[in-house]
Amino acid sequence: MTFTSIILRLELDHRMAALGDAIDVITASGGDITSMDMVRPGRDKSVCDITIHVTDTAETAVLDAVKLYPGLRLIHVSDRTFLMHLGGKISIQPTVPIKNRDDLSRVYTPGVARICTAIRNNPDSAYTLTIKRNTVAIITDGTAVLGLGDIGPSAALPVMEGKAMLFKQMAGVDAFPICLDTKDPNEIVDIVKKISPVFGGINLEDIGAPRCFEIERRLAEELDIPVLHDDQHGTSIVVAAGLLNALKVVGKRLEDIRVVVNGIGAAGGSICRMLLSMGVRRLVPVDRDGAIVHGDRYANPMWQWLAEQPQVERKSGTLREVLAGADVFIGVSRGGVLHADDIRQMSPDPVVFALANPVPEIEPAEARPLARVLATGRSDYPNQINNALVFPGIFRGALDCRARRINDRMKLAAAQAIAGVVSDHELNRDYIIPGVFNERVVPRLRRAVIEAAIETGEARRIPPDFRNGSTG
Ligand SMILES: NC(=O)C1=CN([C@@H]2O[C@H](COP(=O)(O)OP(=O)(O)OC[C@H]3O[C@@H](n4cnc5c(N)ncnc54)[C@H](O)[C@@H]3O)[C@@H](O)[C@H]2O)C=CC1
Ligand SMILES: CC(=O)C(=O)O
Ligand SMILES: [Mg+2]
Repeated sequence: MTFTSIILRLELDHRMAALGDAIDVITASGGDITSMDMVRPGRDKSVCDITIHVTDTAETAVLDAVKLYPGLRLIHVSDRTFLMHLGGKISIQPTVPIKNRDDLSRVYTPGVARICTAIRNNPDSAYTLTIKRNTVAIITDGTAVLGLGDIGPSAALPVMEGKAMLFKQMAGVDAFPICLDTKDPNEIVDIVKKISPVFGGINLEDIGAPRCFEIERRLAEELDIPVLHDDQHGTSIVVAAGLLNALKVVGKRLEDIRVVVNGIGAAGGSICRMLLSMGVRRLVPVDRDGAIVHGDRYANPMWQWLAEQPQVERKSGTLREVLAGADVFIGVSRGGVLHADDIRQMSPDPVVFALANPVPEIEPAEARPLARVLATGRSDYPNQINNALVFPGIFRGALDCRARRINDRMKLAAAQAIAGVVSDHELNRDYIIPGVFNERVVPRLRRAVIEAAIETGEARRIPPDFRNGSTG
């Protein structure tokens, strides 16, 4: 059951209905009134807005009751979530005002020509003289949007706008959504390369597997700015951070645990890679047709790579079968595929990360009594594992040191930095991962990413707070 907040715009015909009647009808049918505004008072008829808090199940009952009541006319219903998206959620603001002709001749012609010439003579100066230094392109083709699937580029735009807001609010990064009307990997690579002069980094988002692997690999090879597919690496970094802390809660070691990852798409493939690089020795990747088995052959390149890894078990079976005796379940598949009985078969103190959005693999209320540590992608439960914890800070760090790439060391450093935000005395089963608004996350992540970039030779610039041997 989820709550939503809606605004009913009602016309009251005073011959038949007063405001009190509207209030009675709404509350009697399950709506909790949180505010009222008279929009257009009148002698015979009035128009008012009534904001109500209501469960998704009661919403229809409230609307039906209002529609049936004599003297009430429902003009429209606004969902507050929809209202926040009206007109889009971001805009572009100039950094300096143009106050007079003199300013105009500097920001635009003729003065701007000198800046253009300077960049032509020294292409690197684009980093200091244009928006490139601080701007990231958020690229999607709309083929794997949240858990909604292939909903197309226009429908993907609200997610990308939301990411741009988070980039700016959390880390001061200017990010711009670019939703491409093509699914052809060659065309996507080509377009992104052609628009790359404007950007200091490329954040790929919600591009379906397995195409996302090739697109990311080629862009990372062919561009000299960092390219990160967030559903792969943002997710694997935040999952790794959560797992490091969850294992402290249950008192188990990475080398000893048996981990089942369900859903080997963009997120699941990268999580498996990250787990192996961290030292997990027993891994069972599972997709729709059951476990991916060591030694078997697969057309999907990620599955084939996994089947070649010695840590991947030789055991076939359904999710339910392979989950028996596992210490950790990580779901990045789809809602409702995990059941309470499956968790009962896991080892003592099971760790369950049910991360499918918007509906997790199991209802949190059902899993919580059974799992020692439960995490979901949702903000309405403790332990929200969401890649929103990663992308602002990792790009802040990569942009500030002008990293060529975001390599594996930088990713691992990012995971350790996020885990480290939760101190040992704060750590408990309901607090394994810091919240998205925790102000320590972005600075710690930035620092860790820059240090790792410098150590691994990816940094092309030493930020001022790292100069003279200073690490801050
Ligand atoms: N909480 C978070 O931060 C994040 C959550 N996610 C969620 O994870 C899910 C997957 O996302 P992506 O990897 O980007 O999508 P994807 O489409 O690349 O991969 C999904 C994979 O799940 C598999 N799958 C579907 N039904 C399954 C089932 N019943 N059992 C086992 N596997 C099944 C598909 O075959 C596919 O391989 C989505 O629900 C997404 O919202 C993804 C990224 C971040
Ligand atoms: C959070 C995210 O990136 C997803 O669900 O696709
Ligand atoms: Mg995504």
